[in-house]
Amino acid sequence: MVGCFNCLCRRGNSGGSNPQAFHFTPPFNDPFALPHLSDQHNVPPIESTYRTKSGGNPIEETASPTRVDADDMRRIYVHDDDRVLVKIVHFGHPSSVGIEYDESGDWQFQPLWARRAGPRAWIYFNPEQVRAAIVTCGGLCPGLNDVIRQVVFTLETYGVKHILGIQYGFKGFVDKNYPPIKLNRKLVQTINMEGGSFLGVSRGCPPLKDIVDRLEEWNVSMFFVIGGNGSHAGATAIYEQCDKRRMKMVVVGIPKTIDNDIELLDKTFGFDTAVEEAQRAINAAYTEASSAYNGVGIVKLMGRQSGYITMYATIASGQVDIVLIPEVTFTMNGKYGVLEYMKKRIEQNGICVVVVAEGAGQDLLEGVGGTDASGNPILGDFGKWFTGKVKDFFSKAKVPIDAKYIDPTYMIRARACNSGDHIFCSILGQNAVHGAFAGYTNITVGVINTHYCFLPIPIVIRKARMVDPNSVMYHRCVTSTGQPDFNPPIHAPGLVATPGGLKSSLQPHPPPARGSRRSRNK
Ligand SMILES: Nc1ncnc2c1ncn2[C@@H]1O[C@H](COP(=O)(O)OP(=O)(O)O)[C@@H](O)[C@H]1O
Ligand SMILES: O=P(O)(O)OC[C@H]1O[C@](O)(COP(=O)(O)O)[C@@H](O)[C@@H]1O
Ligand SMILES: [Mg+2]
Repeated sequence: MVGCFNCLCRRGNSGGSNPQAFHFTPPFNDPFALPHLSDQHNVPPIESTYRTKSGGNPIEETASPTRVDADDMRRIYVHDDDRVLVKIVHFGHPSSVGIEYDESGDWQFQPLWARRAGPRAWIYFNPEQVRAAIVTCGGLCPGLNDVIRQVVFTLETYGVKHILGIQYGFKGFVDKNYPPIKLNRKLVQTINMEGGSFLGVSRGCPPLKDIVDRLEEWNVSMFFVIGGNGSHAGATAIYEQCDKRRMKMVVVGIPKTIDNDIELLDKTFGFDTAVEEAQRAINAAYTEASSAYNGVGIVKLMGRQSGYITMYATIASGQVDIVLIPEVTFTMNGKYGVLEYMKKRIEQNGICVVVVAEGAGQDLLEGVGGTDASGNPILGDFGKWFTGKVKDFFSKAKVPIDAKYIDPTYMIRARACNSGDHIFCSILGQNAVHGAFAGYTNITVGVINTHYCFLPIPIVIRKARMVDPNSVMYHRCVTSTGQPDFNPPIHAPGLVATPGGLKSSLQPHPPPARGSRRSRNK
């Protein structure tokens, strides 16, 4: 046993041997509290088998025992009382940009702390007895293979021997033609070179009971779900069922969403890669349009309800005249409409590049409805509809244009990820396994303010994150395009008419106190 620098307490009620130790006292009703295997089961912690140093020769078949001293241990483990501050800006005034209000209208929050991710010195599973299962669900996203690979590597580092890959999402629990695959380091060694998912993905879900029956039958003790909002909702439902059956199993999610629409997280894996690839499509549209007589380039990007890829790729490219996202309404026709503005751009510059998110302008399309196998709304094809409207408008206006429409969506999604995302996925995959060995369940892993955290799944799937049209980032985006508001002006409450036009009645904050502290305190 190595020292007692890392005490056994999970709830911060013991001092250990270090008088300087920080003991986190959770607030009443802590929204970031995590369910733990020991809440239901009598599971004594054991010393971690996770080591970052190998004492053996990797070429030898059987590595010699690892030599680790207390000093090494101190440096590789995260104490269970470590926390990450969720909101790091202290706002000085309610008029500050980016301010958020809670349900009661309060803007000065109590600090919220999320649990820091990472390996613990004490674990709640004997690796020899662990049977892990991994599934990837929903649509593709660059980096899925990196995460699968890293989960397998890290499980093996702890000493796990039984790892199952469930094929084609949740369907793989019931489809006899696609039984689980036994995974190991050798099998997954090179999968990160490719896009897609080595295990396959799907939408739609077999009955929950069948999934839980299979997990029980296969004696799974750690279940890793790599997926978006839908998959995490599924993961939580599976956790609840397993909990009712008192199964000794932990459920850990790894958020996959190319749309970057998960609450609280700095970003999700694959998003940077998607933006990079989307920017290439925009630049191609620009090249085509700038070489054509009255060239119009239209690019459709992914984003069912969140316009993040569209917004970021637009800023990254810098060659966009108009950006349309689901979060911002606009009119097509009339003095303030998109088409009149496009005409002006063509007349002035001979070129117009438009980038649209697939979920934009859905209120303008007819005959849309229904849901896909996962329950997601089926959208009308806004990109094609928009291109048709543009061609009609210019033809009626007798202005010749050369319009090119680019839909790179599946090319973007199928890509292997860039180097930043390769690294990001590795860290997420590792932390998912650390969370499982630490005994946490119904959790997901993500990065908040650049630090990796374990979070309760329900908190991240409350609602999809969307672009805030009042945010600094969206303002940066429309500053880059130079586009106007495509809505007729309205006399909203809070706006007052002045000789100079509509002005907000909200008073800016008073000038800050300046001068020496002594003169300020007089
Ligand atoms: N509310 C839910 N409860 C249980 N399972 C769900 C729920 N929503 C979606 N799922 C399942 O999760 C899987 C992935 O969902 P989907 O929305 O397609 O992708 P994503 O996980 O990327 O959001 C599907 O198999 C779907 O049936
Ligand atoms: O054509 P598919 O497979 O339904 O995927 C399209 C959808 O995938 C997404 O990129 C991401 O959706 P998921 O996170 O649910 O996989 C959406 O923006 C897009 O609408
Ligand atoms: Mg979804």
